[in-house]
This record gives sequence, C-alpha cells and structure tokens, in this order.
Amino acid sequence: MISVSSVSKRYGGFAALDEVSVEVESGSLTALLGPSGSGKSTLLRVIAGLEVPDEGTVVLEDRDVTRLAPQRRGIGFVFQHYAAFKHMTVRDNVAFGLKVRKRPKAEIAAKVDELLGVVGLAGYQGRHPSQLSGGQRQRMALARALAVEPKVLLLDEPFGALDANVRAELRAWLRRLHDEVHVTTVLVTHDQEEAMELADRIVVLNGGRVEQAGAPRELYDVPANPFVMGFLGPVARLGQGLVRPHDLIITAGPGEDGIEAQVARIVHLGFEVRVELELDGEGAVAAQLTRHEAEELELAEGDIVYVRPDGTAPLQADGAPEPAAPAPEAPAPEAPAPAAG
Ligand SMILES: Nc1ncnc2c1ncn2[C@@H]1O[C@H](COP(=O)(O)OP(=O)(O)OP(=O)(O)O)[C@@H](O)[C@H]1O
Repeated sequence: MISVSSVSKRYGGFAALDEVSVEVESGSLTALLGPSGSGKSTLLRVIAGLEVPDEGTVVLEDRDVTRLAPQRRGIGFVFQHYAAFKHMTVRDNVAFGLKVRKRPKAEIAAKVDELLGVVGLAGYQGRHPSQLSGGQRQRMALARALAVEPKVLLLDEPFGALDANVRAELRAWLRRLHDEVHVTTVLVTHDQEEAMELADRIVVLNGGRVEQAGAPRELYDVPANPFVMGFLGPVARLGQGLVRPHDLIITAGPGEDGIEAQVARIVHLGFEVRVELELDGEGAVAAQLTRHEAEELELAEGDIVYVRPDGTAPLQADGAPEPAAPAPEAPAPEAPAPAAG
C-alpha cells in the first residue's frame, strides 16, 4: 500500500501540491487524473522520490520513505518519452537493471525472455530501439521497469506520445498485463477515458488538490462537485441542475415536471442520437438518446418537446449536494471539456 499524507510541494510561492492525501491499495491500478498543471506529475515524482515534499509523508508498505533515495524505494518508472539506451539491443535494455544488480547470467536470460513474452516482444530481442515502433518501445520500457520486480510501478503518461489507435491498444494490453502481474501501479493521465478504462480507482486532481477519489463508476455517477462531473464526462444543465446527457428524458407531452423545449438539431452518431434543445430563456441543452428512443418519439427539428432528468438527482451547479432553495443566479460552473487525446 502507498500512503501519501498531507503532502505539500511549493515552487517559489506556487503550491504545485497543497495538502494532498492519497491511498493506493496494494495490487491496484490507480490513475491520477486532472488537467494540465494540476500536480499529477509532481505527485508521482514525490512517490518516486524524485521530489522531496515540503510537508507531509510518503509511506510504502509501512515504511516511511519520504526522504529515501529513489533507487532504494523498489519502484519502476516509465515516462512518456522513454529514454532507451539506443546502442543496446532490446534484450540488453530489458536486462539492464538486473545486470546492475549483478544477477546471475542464466537468471537474467530467463527473466528477460519471460518479460519479452509478457509484453509481446518475444521476437524482438536482437533489435535496437530505433527499429521498434513507438508502442513497441513503450512496451519495452515496461518490460525494463518490471524486470527488477518493483513493488510499485509508476507510469507518467506512458502512451501520451502515441497516436489514438495505438494508445487504445496499449491501454487494453496494460490492463491485461496488470491483471496478470498485479504490481501496484500508479498511472498519470489527463485523459478521462484512459483513466476510466484502466483504473480500479481514480484520484481527480485540480490546482494541486484532490477533488475526489473513488472507483471510476462512482466518480462518473456520483461526482462530488461540478468540476469532477465535468472532467469525467459530458454535462447537461437544466436550470441549476447538472445531469449526464443520457440521464435526460424527452417526452412529447409535458407530464408533471417536463420543461418545454424546442428541438434545434438532431445529430445521428450511429447507435446514439444527440438532440440539441433550446430551452425557453434557459439556453441550450443536449440530450443523448438511443436511436430507438429517438425513432419512437419521431423527433424532428423545430418540434416542441418536454425534457426532464430521469430518476437520478441532479448535481447542483453551485456544488450543493441537495436541491437548494431558489438560489441567486449562479455563474456557469467551470466544467472543463473532457481532455481530448
Ligand atoms: N520544477 C518546477 N519548478 C517550478 N514549477 C514547477 C516545477 N515542476 C512543476 N511545476 C509547476 O507545478 C504545477 C504542477 O505541475 P505538474 O507537472 O505536476 O502538473 P501535471 O498535472 O502533471 O501537468 P501536465 O499534465 O501538463 O504534465 C505546474 O503549474 C508546474 O508549472
């Protein structure tokens, strides 16, 4: 287990981390998710020992390592731009840490073979890094980090420099790898889809603080505040209430609490249909329907319909957990667009 308690890290007067506390279960895959500059990399570097916090502690498996050198923490690290030894073969790159530790030759050979199999590079032992694709290089980096059997694997945007298709492939692959080897893993990403798909647990950072930590579905379904809601997925605003666009129900008649709206645009996205609605005096809102639902309603642009949230209670735009009494006009929440690729 990794236990980060009340860690603060300042650069000059600027707090990159402000009393951050995070628990990472042994064997889990935890994602640090947040916008650029939120402190993700700084937190990872504090766990790695590449930065010493101004305040707070880092405990690894019951041992206070706050001031311990990185190489003595039992940690494997993979960065976005992995610095491979260009003059060495794939085999020698992966063997490097074991050679430094003076392990017997036969043991090194067996371990390297095993790992190259695990990361899907079995036939590539003799190649040099320049003869690998970007995705293959990152898999080699993971094999190299895993070779010394770290207690903790730290990944800083390991697929950040790769194109979308390769990223998606490597994500699925990393999840399978983690299910096999169960190394306690902390992954930094600004991509909410990557975090949702990979992680057992997500820690959302913003401005050097933890906004919320929990299972991906918990964060998506029960976000603690508008920031988390906006960062984890699309948000539709009905008055002071924030809901997911797929939690909006459109009906032809007003029903009990339907809000009148005019269909401004219908966008067919394969299985989904996005219905853009103009609310009277309340601006625009987009609902997400299945194709089947949209067909049943026989929606057409210009139609007058009624919209309401389904059973889920909307999050209040001012962050209050319960629907508040008539609130003063609050400014729109700063819900950032989910990060693109
Ligand atoms: N060595 C440093 N000196 C001064 N400021 C720093 C230093 N390292 C980080 N910072 C600042 O601390 C803040 C957090 O940086 P950090 O790299 O942790 O963010 P991040 O969430 O990883 O962002 P990104 O996704 O862009 O990598 C940023 O505002 C950054 O400019």
